[in-house]
Amino acid sequence: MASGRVDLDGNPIKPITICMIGAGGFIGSHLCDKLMNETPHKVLAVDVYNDKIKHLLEPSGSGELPWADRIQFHRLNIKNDSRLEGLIKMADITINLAAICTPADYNTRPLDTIYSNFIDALPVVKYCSENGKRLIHFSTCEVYGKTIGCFLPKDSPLRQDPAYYVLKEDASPCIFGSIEKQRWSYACAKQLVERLIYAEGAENGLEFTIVRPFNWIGPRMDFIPGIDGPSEGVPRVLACFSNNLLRREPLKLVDGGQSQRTFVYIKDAIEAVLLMIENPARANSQIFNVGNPNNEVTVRQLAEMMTQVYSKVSGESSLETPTIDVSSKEFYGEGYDDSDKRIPDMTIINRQLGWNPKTSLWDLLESTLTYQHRTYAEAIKKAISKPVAS
Ligand SMILES: NC(=O)c1ccc[n+]([C@@H]2O[C@H](COP(=O)([O-])OP(=O)(O)OC[C@H]3O[C@@H](n4cnc5c(N)ncnc54)[C@H](O)[C@@H]3O)[C@@H](O)[C@H]2O)c1
Ligand SMILES: O=c1ccn([C@@H]2O[C@H](COP(=O)(O)OP(=O)(O)O[C@H]3OC[C@@H](O)[C@H](O)[C@H]3O)[C@@H](O)[C@H]2O)c(=O)[nH]1
Repeated sequence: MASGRVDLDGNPIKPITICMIGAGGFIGSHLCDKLMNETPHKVLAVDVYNDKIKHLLEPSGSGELPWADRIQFHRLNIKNDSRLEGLIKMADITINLAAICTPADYNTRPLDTIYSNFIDALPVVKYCSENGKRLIHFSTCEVYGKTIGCFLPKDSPLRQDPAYYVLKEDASPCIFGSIEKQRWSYACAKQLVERLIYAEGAENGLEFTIVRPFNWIGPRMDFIPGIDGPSEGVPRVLACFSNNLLRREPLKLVDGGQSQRTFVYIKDAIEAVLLMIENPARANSQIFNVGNPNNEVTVRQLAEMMTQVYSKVSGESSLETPTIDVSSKEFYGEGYDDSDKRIPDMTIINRQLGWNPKTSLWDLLESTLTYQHRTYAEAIKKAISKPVAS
């Protein structure tokens, strides 16, 4: 397994210790799986929750898990815990995933969003810089905001020109809406942390990599309202649509579902992160788009495809009216705005790490919805059949 592993330049990979902040979330749980199953590295897993990595921490039967001495869970809130610096010092590299990152929060809890994505990231950057530790920081594709193309007249032929919509790390501008469009509180906070990290690199020699995920999706993403999350909660689109399908409700298309996204399978994306961890000379001082430009759909097309795939994996027929339109104000409240289109340019990650995504949208939805059905269908049936308390 671990022995004989080499990096992209043919050098042997030495086992390292990773301080992973936000390890209990969607991306963190898949990264922990990969590191435990396929590498010799140690993980100091930091989070306030650990439900999504329980299978790595506690054996389900008798006997020890094979990686028991390579993963430790530290339940702490990085907002206010003095143990953080010690953990960063103990590790060779820190990966920061912690964030509020669900759009329903950006306009309704803008202060929490800004504090989580900007203020809470500051000590992590500072401790890495002061202690000479490498940092992989998770930013977002939302730092690009809207495309230049969306400001062109609707019938302009330039809208078809990739120069007006493909998002490039070292060339595209960051275009956000006005301040009262509080949707952009998240993107703006993330952008400022990127600038801070970049400046720490330039002025103080911080070794950093910034990751801009483009809609990574797969099992364990967010929560299903009323089952493993609050009934009134609004998760990201994969979980919203999964919840609708599981409950046999129409999928809600915000403002007609015209926005476009590219979706990448979490397992493909995690391979890119592992390449960054194990190839510091190629990944340091880089900002990487990580997405799948071949998997572009409108949200409406995503809804249609998920409906078809869910019918196949569950054996249930689709509803006669599978989708309904809803205004963004009704769905998200005042201050919502949207990214129109998100196609990542892949030149830099290709050149530095030789990484390419592999999984088609259909295939990734098939494995993800199989998981959603297996994990939640029974619990939803029970919840629906329970009489509502008066
Ligand atoms: N999933 C995507 O497609 C995507 C896209 C763009 C950016 N990102 C970024 O990637 C990172 C991880 O995203 P995710 O999808 O895994 O989200 P997630 O919400 O599943 O995971 C974030 C984790 O951080 C933890 N956390 C938050 N605040 C904390 C605190 N103060 N102290 C300790 N732990 C804390 C949460 O408990 C959670 O487990 C985030 O920074 C997000 O902005 C993700
Ligand atoms: O039920 C729903 C949920 C969402 N949507 C729409 O689906 C699209 C995608 O919504 P998501 O909830 O996945 O979130 P977005 O892609 O807008 O943002 C995400 O992008 C990258 C990360 O930084 C974050 O994880 C998040 O901000 C949006 O246009 C949204 O309006 C629906 O039409 N119906």
